[in-house]
Amino acid sequence: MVESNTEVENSGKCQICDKAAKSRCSGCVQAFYCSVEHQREDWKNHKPRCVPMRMCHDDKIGRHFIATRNIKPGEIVLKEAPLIIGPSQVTPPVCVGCLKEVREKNHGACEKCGWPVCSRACQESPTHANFECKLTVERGNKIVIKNFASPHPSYSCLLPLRCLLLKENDTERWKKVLELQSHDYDADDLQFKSDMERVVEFIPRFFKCNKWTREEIIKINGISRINGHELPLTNPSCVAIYHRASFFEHSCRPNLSKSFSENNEIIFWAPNGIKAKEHLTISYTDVLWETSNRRHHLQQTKHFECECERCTDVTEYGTYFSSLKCQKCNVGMLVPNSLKEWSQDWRCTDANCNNIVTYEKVNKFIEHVGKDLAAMEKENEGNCIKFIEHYSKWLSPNHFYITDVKVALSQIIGAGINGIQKISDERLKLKCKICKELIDLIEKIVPNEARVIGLIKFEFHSSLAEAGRRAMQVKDPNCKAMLEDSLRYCYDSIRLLGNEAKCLPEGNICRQARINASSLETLIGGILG
Ligand SMILES: C[S@@+](CC[C@H](N)C(=O)[O-])C[C@H]1O[C@@H](n2cnc3c(N)ncnc32)[C@H](O)[C@@H]1O
Repeated sequence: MVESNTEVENSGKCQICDKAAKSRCSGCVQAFYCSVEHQREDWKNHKPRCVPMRMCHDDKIGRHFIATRNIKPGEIVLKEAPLIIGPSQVTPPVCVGCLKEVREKNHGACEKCGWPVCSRACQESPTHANFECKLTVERGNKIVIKNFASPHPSYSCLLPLRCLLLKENDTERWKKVLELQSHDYDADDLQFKSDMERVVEFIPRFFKCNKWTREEIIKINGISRINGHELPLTNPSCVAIYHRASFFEHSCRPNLSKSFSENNEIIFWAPNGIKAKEHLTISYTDVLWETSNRRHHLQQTKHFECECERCTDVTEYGTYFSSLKCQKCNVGMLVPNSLKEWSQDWRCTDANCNNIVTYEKVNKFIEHVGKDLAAMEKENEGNCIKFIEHYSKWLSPNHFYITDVKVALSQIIGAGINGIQKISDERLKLKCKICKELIDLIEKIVPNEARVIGLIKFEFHSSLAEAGRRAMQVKDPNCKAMLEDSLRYCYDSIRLLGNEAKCLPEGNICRQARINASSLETLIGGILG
């Protein structure tokens, strides 16, 4: 249902008997009932649809969700199974059953159609057997895939093809796919040319069929590009399309966090709670990229110009995440006048400095740093420290390249089994300092980026715990406070990573955090005793 106003109505029709009703479900505030009995009677039917949000429409962003009531911190707003799942458009060959990597040496091919599979169960999995397998058999020749080392062009068509095949396989799901937004192609666009060749022209030619019109294939290809979510549960990652999850709008400072369950469900939840009537937002891009990178990525992949609150604040909440230091006064930061003037001259923020630098110069420097970083081995602690020391002369202290390297450092200092116990006091202090700075910064820019904040809080907790243990050994009276601090960060990382699938590194860290929390509780209890 699409509605054009954002106000919650005061009355409606009872879900059971259609009579005028004023009471409604307190969860979603959308389903009306004339009596408690009718609400009880409807609960089984209503439960899967009950969400604390309603869909609204806006000329600029299209359909989007608004909170119908206050959402509590940690509350799950939506958990949904995919409509369809398939390989990424650019991927080396993967098993078409489980979508996991296959290697040249150990791969098998489906006996019926030739697509790579890793087991009989995968060959018989319904998402393969009822989809591309059937169509390849109808074509009359098996597919032959020999190159397993690099992206394979035939895979580009699989996700749109699986969507198209829903038309005959599952009309309910097909209708839901058709409700999703596609996009208009620009004929000069490189993406358009590649999609034409690899999907729109490839499907009827390769499968020797005319089940779908050209417009239909273009539309479905657009739908899979605009609405596909990268699923990190396989290596390489695959893509899933969901129904209701497709209507969340984007913000570079979203109020929802995204997680995935083991069985590919998408979970949107509110780490910090949300007030009634607020727009519910997610991020379609990497929120730890700088403004021009994020906006370019959104333009290229989702075809819109982001003008969210974060993009319009050129200081990014006073963090200067995309800024350079002014080399003239060494006090202020260089920023553009406004988002609209991003590609014009950048000025110093210090009122006493009149320094102006052309965007061309700014951009050239940023590109140079980016190339340097891309060529650097980020797993090497020394390299990271040298990078920060060197580029801190020009980049703002919170610049996203500095932040990127600090995130790497927060993970590598003291990594490995018992690694944290072997590092010097000095390196332990450095790890604590980096973690604390990162937490403060990321919570300011993207307070709902639960995955990254949760991982850094885990690292901080383990450093504080080690510092506490060292303090205990020398009978430092501060040791208890350090361990209690560590436990608080440990609880926080459990809260932030608690929705992550157990098979993901984040899920594993959450499991470890639970074990650590229990050991810390015992240790602190021992000190108290
Ligand atoms: C996954 S869809 C979201 C649902 C879509 N609004 C609809 O009506 O189906 C993504 C598309 O929504 C629009 N959109 C989402 N967030 C936006 C934003 N912050 N600003 C402008 N357009 C946005 C863009 O057209 C984008 O390509």
